Amino acid sequence: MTELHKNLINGEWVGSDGVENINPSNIKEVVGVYARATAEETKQAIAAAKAAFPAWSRSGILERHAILRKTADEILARKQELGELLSREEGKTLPEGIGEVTRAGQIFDFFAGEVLRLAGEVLPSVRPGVGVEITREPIGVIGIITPWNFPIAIPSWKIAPALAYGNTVVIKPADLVPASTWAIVDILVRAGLPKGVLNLVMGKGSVVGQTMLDSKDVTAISFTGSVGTGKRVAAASIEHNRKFQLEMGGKNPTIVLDDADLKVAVETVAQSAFFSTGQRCTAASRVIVTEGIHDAFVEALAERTRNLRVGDALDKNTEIGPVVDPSQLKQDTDYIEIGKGEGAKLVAGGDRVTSANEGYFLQPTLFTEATNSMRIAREEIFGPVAAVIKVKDYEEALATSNDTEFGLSAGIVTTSLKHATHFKRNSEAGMVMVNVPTAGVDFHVPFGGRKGSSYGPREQGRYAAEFFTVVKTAYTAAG
Ligand SMILES: NC(=O)C1=CN([C@@H]2O[C@H](COP(=O)(O)OP(=O)(O)OC[C@H]3O[C@@H](n4cnc5c(N)ncnc54)[C@H](OP(=O)(O)O)[C@@H]3O)[C@@H](O)[C@H]2O)C=CC1
Ligand SMILES: O=C(O)CCC(=O)C(=O)O
Repeated sequence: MTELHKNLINGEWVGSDGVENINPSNIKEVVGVYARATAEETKQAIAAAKAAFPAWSRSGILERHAILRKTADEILARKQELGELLSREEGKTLPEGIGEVTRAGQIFDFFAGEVLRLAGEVLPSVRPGVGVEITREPIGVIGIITPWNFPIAIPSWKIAPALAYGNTVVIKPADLVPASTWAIVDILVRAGLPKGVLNLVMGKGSVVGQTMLDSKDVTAISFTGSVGTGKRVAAASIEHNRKFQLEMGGKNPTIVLDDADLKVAVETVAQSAFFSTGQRCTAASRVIVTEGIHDAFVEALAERTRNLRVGDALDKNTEIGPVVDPSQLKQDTDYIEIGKGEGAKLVAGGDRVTSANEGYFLQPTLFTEATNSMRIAREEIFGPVAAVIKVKDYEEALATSNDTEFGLSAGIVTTSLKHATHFKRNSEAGMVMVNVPTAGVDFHVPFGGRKGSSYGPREQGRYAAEFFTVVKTAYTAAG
């Protein structure tokens, strides 16, 4: 009998039955069995977080620092084991899985440090004899709703600042990938977190997530996922006058200019488009190439794409793991058909890869002769599918890159300082990359987009304080 991994509500592990978490590389393998919370249990979790807030918000900074520090240490010490777990539940290759776990450990370490760096401001008032203090206070109960594509990094970069700044938390991980979040919650509890401060409610968005959206006791929601669900979070949050933060889709461009180093261009685009099976909101799915380098670049990229080794996430030869589940696989293959139907030319991939274990494998797929008005260039696919768009010069490349409703990440490959500088200034994306992939960001600097990609303050680094705290201005007369 496989052990049931339970929900954590008010310091107790609860739940009597659960669902199997299936390995997308090998659908015969059950990664574990995880409880699904009911709406009633979700309400209990919210009530527990509310009750725990007064004491936790006033807890000493050394207590918070020590818990986050201990959590970081255990995550980093167990990175191989947790990386394997992550790769088995989500399908990332093992180096990608271990890399993501390492990032989670570094995030907890960073926010353990931030607890000790909490600061305010003291200003003179315009009224003589009056002083003004500006402080940051915790907000209350933070509802955290996370997607399946970064099962440990995204929960970590929301939980760590929420707790560091003195908030209590109710987290609902994606139903497809509960194992990694369960593991970090278990570590945090054993690191000494008081009961009720962090509550884990695994289960379906339509039940658990919706109950969080409908609760007046959830003071703020931090969400990453699709545009559609993001809009529901926004509407419900406005209804409850609650603070919210959304990280949603992308249709990220990478520009390749005539003066680019061809090898750097091919590797940067291959990594941006196909690594992590293209399942990153920061993945580049539009490759905008100026005409002088176009043919040589397309030939080299098509060859690199065909040679990428697709396979079991734990196989050391694998470069591209499986798609996460059948529904995402259908979305990817539907878009490949749409691309063909729109008249783009398929130059690499396009087919499923069969395996004895019936994993959800798909060849990395490259289209050329695409235009920016095609659906494959406008809509987020979220799989290993990229389209090359040929343009005349840098000016057309910049205009094409900005011609999208999204604005998360954007890249350029060039040896021209002039064009790199101009692009950094004029790209309409929240994150701009020069000669580095659009995906794979640092843990200590702000993360987020513009236009339809994001809403609210940035995540990560010191900028996380903007969302997870509220500013108070206090006036005191000297007397
Ligand atoms: N920007 C990004 O990082 C991501 C973007 N996406 C995009 O979204 C597409 C669909 O992915 P999907 O995982 O279904 O994205 P969703 O937006 O549906 O899922 C994100 C999270 O929201 C939850 N959720 C779903 N419905 C509700 C609701 N009514 N109230 C509250 N929470 C809810 C989900 O729960 P549950 O797990 O039960 O569905 C999950 O935890 C992808 O193909 C991709 O295009 C997806 C993941 C990440
Ligand atoms: O590219 C990264 O490192 C982060 C991507 C991400 O957060 C996402 O895809 O949701």
